[in-house]
Amino acid sequence: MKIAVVGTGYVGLVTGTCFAETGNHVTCVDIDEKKVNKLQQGIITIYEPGLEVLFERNIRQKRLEFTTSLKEGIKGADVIFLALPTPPGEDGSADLKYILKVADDLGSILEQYAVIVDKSTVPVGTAEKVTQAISKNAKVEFDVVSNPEFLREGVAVDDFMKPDRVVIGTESVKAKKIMETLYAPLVRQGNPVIFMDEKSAELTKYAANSFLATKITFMNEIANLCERLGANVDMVRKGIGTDTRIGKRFLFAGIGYGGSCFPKDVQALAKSSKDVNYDFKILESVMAVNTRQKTRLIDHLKGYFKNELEGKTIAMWGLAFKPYTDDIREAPALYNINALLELGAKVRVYDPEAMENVKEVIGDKVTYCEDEYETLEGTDALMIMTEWPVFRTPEFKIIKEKLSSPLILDGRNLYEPEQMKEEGFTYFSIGR
Ligand SMILES: NC(=O)c1ccc[n+]([C@@H]2O[C@H](COP(=O)([O-])OP(=O)(O)OC[C@H]3O[C@@H](n4cnc5c(N)ncnc54)[C@H](O)[C@@H]3O)[C@@H](O)[C@H]2O)c1
Ligand SMILES: O=c1ccn([C@@H]2O[C@H](COP(=O)(O)OP(=O)(O)O[C@H]3O[C@H](CO)[C@@H](O)[C@H](O)[C@H]3O)[C@@H](O)[C@H]2O)c(=O)[nH]1
Repeated sequence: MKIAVVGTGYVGLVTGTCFAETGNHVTCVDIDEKKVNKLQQGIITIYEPGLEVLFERNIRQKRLEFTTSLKEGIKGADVIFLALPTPPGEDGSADLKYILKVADDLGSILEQYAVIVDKSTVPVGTAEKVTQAISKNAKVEFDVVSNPEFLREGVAVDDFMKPDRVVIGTESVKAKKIMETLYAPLVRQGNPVIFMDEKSAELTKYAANSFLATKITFMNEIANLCERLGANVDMVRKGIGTDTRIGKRFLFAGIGYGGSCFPKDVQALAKSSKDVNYDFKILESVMAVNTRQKTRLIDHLKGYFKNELEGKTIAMWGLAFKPYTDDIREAPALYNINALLELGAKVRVYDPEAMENVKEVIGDKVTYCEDEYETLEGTDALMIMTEWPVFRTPEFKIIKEKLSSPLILDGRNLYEPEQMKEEGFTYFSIGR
């Protein structure tokens, strides 16, 4: 099949590369010339484990191409994916300007029937809006399908190639057949494709993300309660996670959820609810709790230093919103850096993949270090923000030698409190 993917970011590049891997001819389109230039030279633009090998193979085998021209990119395409940004607008709703702009443009350049697929996370009713925008100038038939993406960064290739499920919203028999054929190589591995109407598909994506964000937030509340009651959230997690109705995953307490999806999608669903006069109370609480949770460790830090953080230097391990990605969108680390700088502290940071992205956002406000141990030079405390495996079994002796006070604040519960006590640290984690 011939496929076009419009928007070549995290989702677009993974979608394009994976569909090339299953034998399709894919052209990825992006307006970012620098990005497209790099991709055309075979330089991958995101860090995503396992993607590069597929990316290189499919370019070599001429199934994967890149262009800045929408017209050229969609020429002859059977399916056109829209993997464009849907960032929060000022009122929290998903901003559809990128999607609707491309939809407008598509109308006048479509030369043959194509299935236009909303891959982006978009509010209920968007398929209808996209259809209207294309219809204004379209001279050929087309169908608009909602096919939300559920991949997680860091394991995106696996999630894409072996999805728990594929959700496709369409009432067109023709589009359904084409989508079935396209996803067949993934379905053959035993994964269900669930067909439904467009609106239900659009809402499914927001429901999934909001439910998972709620699950994490619930555990963060339990963790906060554990601290007050003297219980251990790790034990509570094991105790409830073994109930198959609850499930073991997404029960890890920490410093709040971040990333490019949960924060914006919970906010957007809350806004959609308001728009139809529905007061979605849980979502409002989830957002409030998560905001508080992100900087919870700062309270312990302030307590330890009796509110005197002016002139203190803090080492920070991890910047990405989660391990195995260089993505720092809504990363709790950034909120903690800002809080520390506001309190007059200095910050020395290390992350295996995300430092370049942080430099672009906050420049030289913090000191960037070569590795985790270099961050500790001349510091008063260590804060852990991301659970990169490299931070899991460090040389505690070195940490203790380098810190002026043996203080570790662990936002990801990497170490055992008992062991930390034996090693002579004052150790704050979440819910233990
Ligand atoms: N990142 C994820 O893990 C993930 C997972 C599932 C769903 N989503 C959803 O997928 C959508 C895309 O997310 P992302 O993380 O890939 O975004 P991204 O910002 O990484 O990529 C979007 C790309 O679109 C390009 N673009 C903008 N306007 C364009 C235009 N007119 N023509 C061509 N290209 C254009 C940008 O230059 C950028 O490269 C969002 O709706 C997001 O919520 C993201
Ligand atoms: O038990 C857990 C699990 C996750 N998190 C945090 O939750 C956030 C999101 O993590 P994760 O879901 O793994 O990453 P994303 O790549 O943001 O993926 C989510 O958002 C994507 C974009 O919509 C969806 O496609 C995915 O299905 C959905 O999991 C991160 O800050 C994690 O640290 C926790 O605090 N505790």
